[in-house]
Amino acid sequence: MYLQTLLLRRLLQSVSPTWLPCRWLGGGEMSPSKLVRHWQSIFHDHGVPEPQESSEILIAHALGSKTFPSLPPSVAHTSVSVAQLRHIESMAQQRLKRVPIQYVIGEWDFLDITLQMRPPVFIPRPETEELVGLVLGASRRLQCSAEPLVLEVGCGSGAVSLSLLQRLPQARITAIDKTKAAVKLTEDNAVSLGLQNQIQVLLLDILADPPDPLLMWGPVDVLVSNPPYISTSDISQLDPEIVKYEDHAALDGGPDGMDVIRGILSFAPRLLKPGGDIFLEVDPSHPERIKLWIQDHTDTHLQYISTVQDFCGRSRFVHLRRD
Ligand SMILES: C[S@@+](CC[C@H](N)C(=O)[O-])C[C@H]1O[C@@H](n2cnc3c(N)ncnc32)[C@H](O)[C@@H]1O
Repeated sequence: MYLQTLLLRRLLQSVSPTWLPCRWLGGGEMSPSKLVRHWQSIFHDHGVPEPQESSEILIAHALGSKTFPSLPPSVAHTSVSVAQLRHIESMAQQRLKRVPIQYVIGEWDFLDITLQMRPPVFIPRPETEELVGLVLGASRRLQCSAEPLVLEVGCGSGAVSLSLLQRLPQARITAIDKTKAAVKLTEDNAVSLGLQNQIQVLLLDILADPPDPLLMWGPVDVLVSNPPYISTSDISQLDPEIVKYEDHAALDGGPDGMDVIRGILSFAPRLLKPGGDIFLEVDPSHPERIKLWIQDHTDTHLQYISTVQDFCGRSRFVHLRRD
């Protein structure tokens, strides 16, 4: 027994003795709920945001569940093994360095799909789930076409395109991104979800590359995008999780946040069928700017249909239509 305790102590010390629960170092038992409290308190003391949520998610993940309340009673009331404890310790160390929880556990749910997450590809945000709902509810073209074609500009992990495909099995989507990491992650997520035959993912910079590959399947019924829309001067004020670990190319929309939006609007008439819809997620200051841009560019034949609020009441989504 003495030797076992000594070996266990050595094993744990090789991980990082500072953070480990004292009772474990003495060979005592550690239940999942005690571990949650242990890491919650360390996260709290080190200024990690939402310490309880972080602690619960890490521990649930290490024990094979998505959430702490959904742990089966047989797991919730059993002591954590040494291997599990080491896994939790190593994930918690990353969280203490402010690595986003989604990168730490390597996956995240978006609507009803689970996506692999890999840094530095953008982590999908809850408001983007509303963008998907808007596209599904407001696009006449999606509702009426037998085989609708969709283009997503800036697919990141594939959250928008893949959740649309889940609900629209008859649709085909071209998803583009300017970073290789995003293109690869969207492809991997499409395969994991069995949706790879309905999507083509292209490495393409909408501001720099010729758009011809986007027309391989012909003009599209719907163009959707939540492009980078934060103004360059605001980037440094974002949380450390975002600034240190997420790709700035996914966030930085230039001096007024509109660089990629203007690029999309300029190309849209060539890419859309007549009557085709554009749905954008934008900064609340952008809807008025987009209205002005359209007034100044009548040759684009774009109509401003509506501004839609997000769940916080901010003007977050813009619906446009090509004449
Ligand atoms: C805010 S993220 C959205 C990602 C994904 N749609 C989501 O909701 O999780 C914006 C994405 O646009 C891509 N992007 C930025 N500039 C681009 C450009 N000029 N052409 C194509 N993609 C671009 C970024 O690499 C990033 O993946």
